[in-house]
Amino acid sequence: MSAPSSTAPGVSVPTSDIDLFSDEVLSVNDDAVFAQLRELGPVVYLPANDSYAVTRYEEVRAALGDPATFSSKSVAFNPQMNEILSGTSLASDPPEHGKLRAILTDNLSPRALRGMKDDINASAEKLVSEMVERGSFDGMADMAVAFPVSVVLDLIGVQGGLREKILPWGEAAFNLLGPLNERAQASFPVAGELFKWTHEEMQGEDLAEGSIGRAIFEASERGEISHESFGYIVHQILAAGMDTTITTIGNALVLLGQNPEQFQKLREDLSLVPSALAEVIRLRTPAPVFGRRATRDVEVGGTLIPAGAQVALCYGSANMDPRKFDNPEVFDITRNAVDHIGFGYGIHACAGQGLAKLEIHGLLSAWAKQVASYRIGAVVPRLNNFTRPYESIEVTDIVRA
Ligand code: HEM
Repeated sequence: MSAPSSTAPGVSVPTSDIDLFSDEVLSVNDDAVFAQLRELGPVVYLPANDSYAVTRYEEVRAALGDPATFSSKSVAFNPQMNEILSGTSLASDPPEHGKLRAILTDNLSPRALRGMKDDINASAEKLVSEMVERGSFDGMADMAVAFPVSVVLDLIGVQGGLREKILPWGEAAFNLLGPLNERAQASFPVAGELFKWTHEEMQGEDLAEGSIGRAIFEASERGEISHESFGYIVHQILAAGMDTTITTIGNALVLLGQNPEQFQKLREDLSLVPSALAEVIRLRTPAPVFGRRATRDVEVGGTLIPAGAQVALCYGSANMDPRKFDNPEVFDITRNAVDHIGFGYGIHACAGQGLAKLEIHGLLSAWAKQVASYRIGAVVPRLNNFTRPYESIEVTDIVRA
């Protein structure tokens, strides 16, 4: 780690040689890296990423509340991807952002999703009961991936065929939000397939009657939204919604398995399910860093970020900031960390969090009802530029409730 340096007369900014997207950083699913950055200062310059990392809770949240200064046109850490994403709510600023987001939220609102709740809960119960019957399974392939893939395919109304594609597509979409390292370069062709499918190959008429995908297609047929928007919405559900949810389910299984006393608390009081999910997302933030560009010189926590600079908002670090959360490294499902920023905050706060919660609440409830205890064996990380998933999780010794 290097000594503090200076970017503007009289204003010093600490620097660090940490590369947020290196194998070394991505393979440690703990807070050590962010703790170092937080202690250096609320803003740390990272030459390896040519970015100003914002590390502490208050400062990250304040930046998210000021989209005029922190533009999302640089949400990714490479210009090509920012260009590709320019028609999405994720990578746009007001006033375009409001219009693009409204189309999405109409279709992902609690009202729009209400009809899916019973089916999602029934699928969760069924999947959990199959896993209990087996006695051991791979927590990633058999649960964390299998469950959201089937829910999202039903949501969009895709009938058969795509199951194997969805994981690599979602993974590639998140790799490409990072800088153009090898992981991102290798992901271009795979992400291109997803874009081709959503924008050229997917036929609205083929989507199941009554699905949200079909409803969005019909809105495009009536001219309420453009055909291009239809493609983008499905694209965002598949790209933004998969690896994040998959990562979170894996993290929930591991944290509850490694903290049996917390799992017992959950079993005794299922009303803790939402608080348990918030705690999992706080402690193991699934997508810990998002980009922004400073539109003007701005002082953050006493440090100048110059106009035009790439900014790295570290949600994963903010969620572990001891200035905000007492004993942040402790997994406590009763903490009710509703003000974590693992879903972001402000105008870009996750548009799919209603769906994510529906899925994961259903799964955690089913798991806590049907399982008395279980063990976590080997966990193998899967490296992604933007998400922190596992490749596999050994779940063993399941005792039926
Ligand atoms: C546990 C699961 C999830 C997590 C942790 C998560 C996290 C996030 C975060 C942190 C942001 C803010 C990005 C920013 O500040 O630039 C975001 C935005 C977004 N998410 Fe999620 N997400 C999850 C699931 C989903 C799902 C299931 C969907 C879709 C069905 C989805 C769709 C979106 C979209 C469209 C945006 C962009 C919103 C905007 O810019 O207005 N997400 N998500």
